[in-house]
Amino acid sequence: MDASQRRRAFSLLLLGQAESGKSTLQKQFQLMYNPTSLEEERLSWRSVVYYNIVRPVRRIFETYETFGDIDPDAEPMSEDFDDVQSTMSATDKQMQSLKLRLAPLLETEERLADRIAGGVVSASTGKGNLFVRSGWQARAMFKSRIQPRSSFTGQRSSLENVDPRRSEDSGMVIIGEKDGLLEETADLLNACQDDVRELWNHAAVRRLREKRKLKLEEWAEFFLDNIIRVSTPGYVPSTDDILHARIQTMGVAEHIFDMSLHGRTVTWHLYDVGGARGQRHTWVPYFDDASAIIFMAPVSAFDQYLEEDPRTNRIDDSLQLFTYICSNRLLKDAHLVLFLNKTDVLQAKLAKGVSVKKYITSYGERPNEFDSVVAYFRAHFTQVHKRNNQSQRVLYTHLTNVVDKKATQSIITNVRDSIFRVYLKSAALV
Ligand SMILES: Nc1nc2c(ncn2[C@@H]2O[C@H](COP(=O)(O)OP(=O)(O)OP(=O)(O)O)[C@@H](O)[C@H]2O)c(=O)[nH]1
Ligand SMILES: [Mg+2]
Repeated sequence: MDASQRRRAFSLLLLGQAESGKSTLQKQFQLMYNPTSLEEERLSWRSVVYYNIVRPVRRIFETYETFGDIDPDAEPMSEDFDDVQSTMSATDKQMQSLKLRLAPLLETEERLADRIAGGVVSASTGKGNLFVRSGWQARAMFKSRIQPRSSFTGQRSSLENVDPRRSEDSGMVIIGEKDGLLEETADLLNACQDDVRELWNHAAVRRLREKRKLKLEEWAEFFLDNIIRVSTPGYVPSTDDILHARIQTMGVAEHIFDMSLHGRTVTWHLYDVGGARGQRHTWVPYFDDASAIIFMAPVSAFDQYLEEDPRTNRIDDSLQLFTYICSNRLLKDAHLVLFLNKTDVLQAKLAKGVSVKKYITSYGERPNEFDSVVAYFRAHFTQVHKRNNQSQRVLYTHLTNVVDKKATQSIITNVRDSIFRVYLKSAALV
């Protein structure tokens, strides 16, 4: 599609920092408005799920190697430093043995990363996040037998500017034959699922998590908690697994959906952008034509810092980014929706006793409870909007958990209706 065509279409931008939930929300749109395309991709998500397990397993070992067992009652080490074995505690030995047993699984990490990202792996990130462009699903599948897609998913990478109907990557699906790497990983996972479980449930690892020396992301916890199901032979990712699977978006991915309402069909172009700081320059060319924006701010992130700048608190970054979006003149006429996302993760953190005040000192003596915390963050975002609202536009705010299918689909319907109410009046949509 050229620029003039894009101008006539309805375009929705999903904006927000990295890990805020944009691609997950895009999957929810896909589930609602183009479920066939998600079905076609289902198997390819196995590689991401496996990567989302192998990588955190490595992180657990790395964290243990840095901090050791933080049990205050841990047995003292021997004074005999000549004998390495005797300086190790019983827990050290268990961890060493687990690492040995899990070594073949850990060795798949790089190959999985390579498979998913097609060689584009961010070298700068400690967590080893994968950056992927749109169309990775087809690359992630076995290459030998391909047949044309029966339906057009309308997905493309706008950075690469390829026509999706002609793109070798996104225009094909792969059927039949087994994928060597994925089969090997599945076998390894099946063979050592007890070891993964032993590691994940180990008292020393639990202590590292409780003392927050080991902070795993929500998706890592989700897949490690579901290790038995995911390691079962013949495993096919569930929709819930796909919604939890994490890969970082690179550039801008366009998804096209037809939506019908009141007998009218409107084509939506949804743009899912990469949210890391190094990706944000790719957003601007899409501002001009944006009809609506969903800005996603993860309210659970009060105790987290940007991976690309460890001094910046994620809530502060979200507020700065929201200020930039609200005050941007190119976006002044766009319908504005705010998702205060990851409310489920916020609930869980507060239930564990993580203190907001410790990370956001201005929170003061307010109660460390969900309603109060959400109201506080919401007020800050509302204030940013009010201060930067020369065009008197309305801000629609939702509290969301975008991995929750039912709740999110109802919010999407609500957002769609509010957008339609405004935009069906304008001739631009016809
Ligand atoms: N529990 C929970 N997990 C969420 C929620 N929203 C997103 N996630 C998870 O958070 C991770 C990151 O979400 P993404 O959708 O990939 O984030 P993104 O904004 O696209 O990130 P970039 O592509 O890096 O800009 C995924 O594993 C999601 O499953 C939520 O509301 N609750
Ligand atoms: Mg993304």
